Amino acid sequence: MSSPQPISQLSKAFEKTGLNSPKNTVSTSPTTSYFDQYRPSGVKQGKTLKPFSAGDLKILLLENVNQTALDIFAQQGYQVEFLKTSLPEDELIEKIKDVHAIGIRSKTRLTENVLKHAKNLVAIGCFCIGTNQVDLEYAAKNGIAVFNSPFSNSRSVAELTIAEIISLSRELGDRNMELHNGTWNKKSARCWEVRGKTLGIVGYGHIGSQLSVLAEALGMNVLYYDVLMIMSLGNSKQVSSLQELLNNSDFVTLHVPETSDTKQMISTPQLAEMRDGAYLINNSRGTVVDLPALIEALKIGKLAGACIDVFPKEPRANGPYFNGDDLLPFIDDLKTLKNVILTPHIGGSTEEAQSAIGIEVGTVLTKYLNEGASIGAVNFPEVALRALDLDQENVCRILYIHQNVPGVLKTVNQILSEYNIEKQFSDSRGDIAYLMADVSGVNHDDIKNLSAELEATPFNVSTRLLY
Ligand SMILES: NC(=O)C1=CN([C@@H]2O[C@H](COP(=O)(O)OP(=O)(O)OC[C@H]3O[C@@H](n4cnc5c(N)ncnc54)[C@H](O)[C@@H]3O)[C@@H](O)[C@H]2O)C=CC1
Ligand SMILES: O=C(O)CCC(=O)C(=O)O
Repeated sequence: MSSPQPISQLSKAFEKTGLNSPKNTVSTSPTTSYFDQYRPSGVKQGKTLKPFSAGDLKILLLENVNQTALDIFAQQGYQVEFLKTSLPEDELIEKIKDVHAIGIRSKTRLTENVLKHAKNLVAIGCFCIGTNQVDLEYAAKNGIAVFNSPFSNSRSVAELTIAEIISLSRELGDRNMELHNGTWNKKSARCWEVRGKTLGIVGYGHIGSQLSVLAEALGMNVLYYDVLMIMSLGNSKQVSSLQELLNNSDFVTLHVPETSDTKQMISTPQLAEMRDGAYLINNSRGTVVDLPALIEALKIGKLAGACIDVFPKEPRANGPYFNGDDLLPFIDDLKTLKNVILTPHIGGSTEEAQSAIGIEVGTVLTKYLNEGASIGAVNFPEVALRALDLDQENVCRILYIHQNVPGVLKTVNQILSEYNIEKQFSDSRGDIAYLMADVSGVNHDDIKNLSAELEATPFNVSTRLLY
């Protein structure tokens, strides 16, 4: 046998393959080149728009948002405050008062109580998939657009889930822990191959469907349950009820959003429907599983193991947690159980995912702040006009967020009728509508008047003029 390669050479090999270099990594769609194509060049070279000159814009970034987003905001000249953790409510209220945009991940709760203090806030960027941490309706009603990254970390979650399926099946967590603690325990009883076993996926969206393909490549049979009829990939089969999925799966994995319907969707009755000796994986949201019921099912041996990445409450920052900590409820019980793998909400935590999310959400926030384009907003009408050219003089862009009631366009177009409307587009979503219009032939006084007149309309939620 040849002698082992020195570590220094191994790390060089890693650099070459690009494994530790975010720039060279293979990313999920949309790719880095996609972003390079669409990213701030258009924004940067466009006309500088006010009343926010870029340097006046304040952005608060919490929860260690990726450097790629910081780079985008720095390129724009925005004032950025960056914190690695989320904030307790009172500190958040203080900080949110004068920022124009905030970037968060899954832990920062932007409730009505917090948002009502955010007098200058026009946009929220969730640097993740889930948006359940934001009061989306309150935000929309107050003219605050919310953006997320709908699929940049899906692959990372799917890959982690595959690792967990095999780990549960081989009791990998326990064997690892035993050896770390000085015990050699070579055993094969109740350890299985995953080939030929059935994986039940609850929620066949971006993550669930990606996982389906990976699981089939391992030789697993895949069933899935979703509230929507979704085209099956490969040989997977959609079942018509959650019960059917639970009755027929060796592994059940959850990939649904947090909604009132998914709250505690796996509790005692559902656990009872699972096969004896089956496994449960929750990488979705902590509220989806009734943890005391799961603990009971594991204790009595109904289930042979579980992986939990998400908890009903989670600590704000990395570091030690206390036994019986409120922020990790039921952790003391979970820790004592066999074949239970606990992870600190890392489903989407890879270099590739975080870098792609930073670029994606950083770009859409910049587009919205600088140009008013709301494409990708999750709570808000999606409207865009092409950027104003640098050589266009005396042009003003109107961003008018208003109540979705009859008569608004008549009133607005009466106000605009003295000017040449170069282009105009509007759309509505629920109670809120958003109109973008570029008008030409306006001077400084016209702009002031337009702003005052639009703000004075009874339908006005928020008016921004960019010029
Ligand atoms: N652990 C982690 O770090 C991460 C967790 N997540 C969580 O995973 C969730 C799913 O992510 P994606 O697949 O991207 O979302 P998605 O929106 O693409 O798919 C969710 C699917 O669940 C289905 N669904 C909704 N309610 C349902 C119900 N009551 N019963 C059955 N199906 C239902 C939807 O129709 C949809 O097909 C996110 O909402 C987020 O909460 C996402 C990324 C990372
Ligand atoms: O990485 C994070 O902070 C949150 C990941 C997540 O749960 C999501 O994207 O919804």
